[in-house]
Amino acid sequence: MMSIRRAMLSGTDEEEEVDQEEEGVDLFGIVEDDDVDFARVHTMMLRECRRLNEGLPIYAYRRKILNHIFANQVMILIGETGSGKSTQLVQYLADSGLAANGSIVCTQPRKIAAITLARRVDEESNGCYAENFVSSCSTFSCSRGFSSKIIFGTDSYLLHHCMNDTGLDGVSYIIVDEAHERSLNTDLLLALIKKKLLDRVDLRLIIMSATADANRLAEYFYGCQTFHVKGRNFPVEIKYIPDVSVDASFNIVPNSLNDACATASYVNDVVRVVSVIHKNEEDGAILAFLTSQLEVEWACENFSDASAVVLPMHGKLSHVEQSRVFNSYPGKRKVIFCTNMAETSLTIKEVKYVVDPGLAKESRFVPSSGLNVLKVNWISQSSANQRAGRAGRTGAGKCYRLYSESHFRMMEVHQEPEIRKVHLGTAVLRILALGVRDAQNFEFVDAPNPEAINMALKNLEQLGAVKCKCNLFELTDTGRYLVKLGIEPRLGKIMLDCFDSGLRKEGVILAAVMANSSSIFCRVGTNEEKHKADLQKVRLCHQDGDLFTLLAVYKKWEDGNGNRNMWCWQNSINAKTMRKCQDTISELENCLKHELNIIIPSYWCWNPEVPSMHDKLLKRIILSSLAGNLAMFLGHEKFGYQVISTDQAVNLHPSCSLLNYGSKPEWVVFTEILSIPNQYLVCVTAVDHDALYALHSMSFIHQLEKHKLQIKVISGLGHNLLRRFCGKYGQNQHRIISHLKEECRDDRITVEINFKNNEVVLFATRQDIEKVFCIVNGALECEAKMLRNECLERRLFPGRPGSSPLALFGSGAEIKHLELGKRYLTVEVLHQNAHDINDKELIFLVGSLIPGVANFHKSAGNFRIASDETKWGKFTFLKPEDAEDAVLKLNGIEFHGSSLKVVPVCSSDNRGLPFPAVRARLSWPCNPSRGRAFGTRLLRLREPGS
Ligand SMILES: Nc1ncnc2c1ncn2[C@@H]1O[C@H](COP(=O)(O)OP(=O)(O)OP(=O)(O)O)[C@@H](O)[C@H]1O
Repeated sequence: MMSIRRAMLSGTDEEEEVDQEEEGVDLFGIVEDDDVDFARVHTMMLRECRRLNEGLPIYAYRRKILNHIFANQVMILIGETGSGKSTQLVQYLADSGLAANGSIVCTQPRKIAAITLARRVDEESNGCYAENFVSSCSTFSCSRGFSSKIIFGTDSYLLHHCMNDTGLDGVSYIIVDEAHERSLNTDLLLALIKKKLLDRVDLRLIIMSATADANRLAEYFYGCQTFHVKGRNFPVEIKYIPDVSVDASFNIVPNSLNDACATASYVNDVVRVVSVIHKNEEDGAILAFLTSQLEVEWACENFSDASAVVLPMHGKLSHVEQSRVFNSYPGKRKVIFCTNMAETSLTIKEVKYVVDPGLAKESRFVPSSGLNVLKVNWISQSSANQRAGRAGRTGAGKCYRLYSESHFRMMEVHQEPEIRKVHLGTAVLRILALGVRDAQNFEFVDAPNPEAINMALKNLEQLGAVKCKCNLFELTDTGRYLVKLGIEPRLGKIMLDCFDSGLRKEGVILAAVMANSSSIFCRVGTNEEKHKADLQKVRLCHQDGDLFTLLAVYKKWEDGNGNRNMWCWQNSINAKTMRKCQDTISELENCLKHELNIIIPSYWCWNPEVPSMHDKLLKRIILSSLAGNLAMFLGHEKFGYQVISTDQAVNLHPSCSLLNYGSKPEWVVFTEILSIPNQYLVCVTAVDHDALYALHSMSFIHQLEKHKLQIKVISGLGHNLLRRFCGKYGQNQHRIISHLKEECRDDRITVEINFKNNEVVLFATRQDIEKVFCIVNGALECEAKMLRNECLERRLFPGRPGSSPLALFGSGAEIKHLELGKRYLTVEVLHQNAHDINDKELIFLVGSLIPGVANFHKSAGNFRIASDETKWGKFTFLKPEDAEDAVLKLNGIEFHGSSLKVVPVCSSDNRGLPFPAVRARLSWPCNPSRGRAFGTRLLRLREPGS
């Protein structure tokens, strides 16, 4: 038997290494007196030959790795992408017999990776092990034991298992792969295993990655050793193209895509680069990274070439659809547009070219707001290297980075742990379920912000999932159910509440559409196509908001007896997302059946077409699940809604169903705040008042309503008065608004002028509205008075100044004063800071000293002409005596730090009257005993004397 082992070892790179010192662990745990299965030994030898041929870098380190893990409980294994960590190590452990007493569980961040790795290992070791030796497990099936020797599962799978079987019975090796992603599940798992290692000295942990922060992890595991596997199989050439649009080699593709995808130019750039690679580079598949499902679908639709097969790859596809990227398409180049779900673990055989725009969309929890915000962000160097690592797995490859090398160097080295980015509700629930009552002090690899943990606990308390006793938290029954469901607490709570109200089917569907809400409606393509999609959506919108709309859409899709895809196409609905919802629903149904013994019926209770008490019930349920995301309409479109938890004012997203009904419910709940970069409430549902009162006390609601803006309308105002109130370019209006804001210390106060309805609309809180009304009304009355008194000074005939009488016309062209002499009616006011002084104060000053002000006119101010700098403007008076008085009284008066200068102005206006004829009444003194004589004549205005 030893000879077989020697034969298998001979010819490997390790031949020389088989010395006394190194030998340690047996590479092949074949016991000499076993009944030897020679067929199996033969396949093992063949596999060994293949290993030798392939020469994966990890092969040369096999014995050292095994010896190391035999002697140490924890090991960190860092090796280049494609060096063989995921596929080989499990086999080495199984071959050596080190894991004889239990299973080897290798966790992956995603299901597709777990499934493909299990398949690959099964293929490689075909015939070497017993049947069912290698398997993969998915996320939701958590209560089964470990029936295979090598198990690939998601980290969430193992976490669920840990919760049911805290002793991790039946497991002897745990490999946490792709640890650089530092997903929440990975971190929780690591924390849990760390505790387990103390109780189970036989348990071994290997943490693997190509790009993880090994120091951080080593520090967490009591300074454990890091093992480096050097070298890679095939080189990957990195090309930096910081500006695709100016790079000559990429300008050969017409930039016709720009209009269609104006919002995200990088999508356009990625498609262009893919086109150029396809045209110029030799055979090999192309893997191009984008940030969302919609972008991937847009790219797939916009890249067309008969010699290529274009495939999408994103998390919303079913497993079968995702698997298409692994198929071969002879004679055609495979072009895959993917999200960052294809960034790690995957080996897609033919991929030779990778296109990386350096961006990824991520949901980030903002502790100050308590909300998750979706944003496109720069990736880390670690992610960029993982992306590059998808090329060069079965041959040399190239990675096109659509950013500069210096930019790459400026990127964060490692990914930020998910625990620092997302809402912690799920994490906290899981920690509590693990029996840790003091969640704030849980030993995370990177402890999250304590404020965020408190926020999560508060949220869970609001959902009724946890209760606090002496500062320690524990799960309620709802909480325990939520843990079993393993989905976001809010979604789980919606389901549970729906079940309690007899709306079982509606609950599951609501949770599924809520989880996929962002991509159910398609709104892509040209502006015309987007407009068409908007019109189609109107017919589907429900008056109570987006979640009702989504529920109704799913019902219509499910009811549709004909072609569902055609229905989706006709209604701009994303057929793939609908199928994904269906998958989620069957997964949830499965889980409910196994975990909570709940069977979901096939019939609906709710009908979107027939209003019923179910609408009210659903609204109440949605409110109780999203109670932390409550918002109140502020009373004005401009300010939208006030988010109660943060006080920030945010508008409804333009896609919101409520907008199609022109309704702005006083209270709403939303699922998320989208930041693009303006902030919008997304997936909004109306809230009923009685449901709100059931959740919050009356006094709390009233307190909040004090912040709401009230509306008061001042109507029946003339057009001219409104124009004066508004002022040139709205200057007067702006001035009064800033005055009101200052006076009431509320930045939201506003005043709108509605010329169509002849009204002024005031917006202020209940507390301030009367004050605002008084100030605005006062200003209007002042303007009205000025308007009534307003006079226009004109010469009766065109001609030289002084050669024609000067008339002061009042309203209705009534002549208020006819100046036949040479006296003046207008004065000019000059001041050192003419354009900074308070106009209203000056007008008030002049009005108080000289009663007969007929008009004033503020000069537009031409600051480039020095002489204009001091000119404030002109005042015209009803009588020449008043004008003279103004010169006498105002000249030299101290005003705003400088003295006023007032000079008479002889009207030089030579334009004459703005109308062609005037009716004049002439009266003159006659014989006193015979009274007066009157005559009326229509005068045509001509040159004097004519
Ligand atoms: N499905 C597959 N088809 C063909 N070759 C594969 C497949 N899976 C793995 N390989 C080969 O095995 C090599 C090692 O893959 P493995 O996944 O073990 O590497 P890894 O070090 O874990 O990489 P990563 O860090 O990127 O996950 C690949 O480079 C590739 O040559």
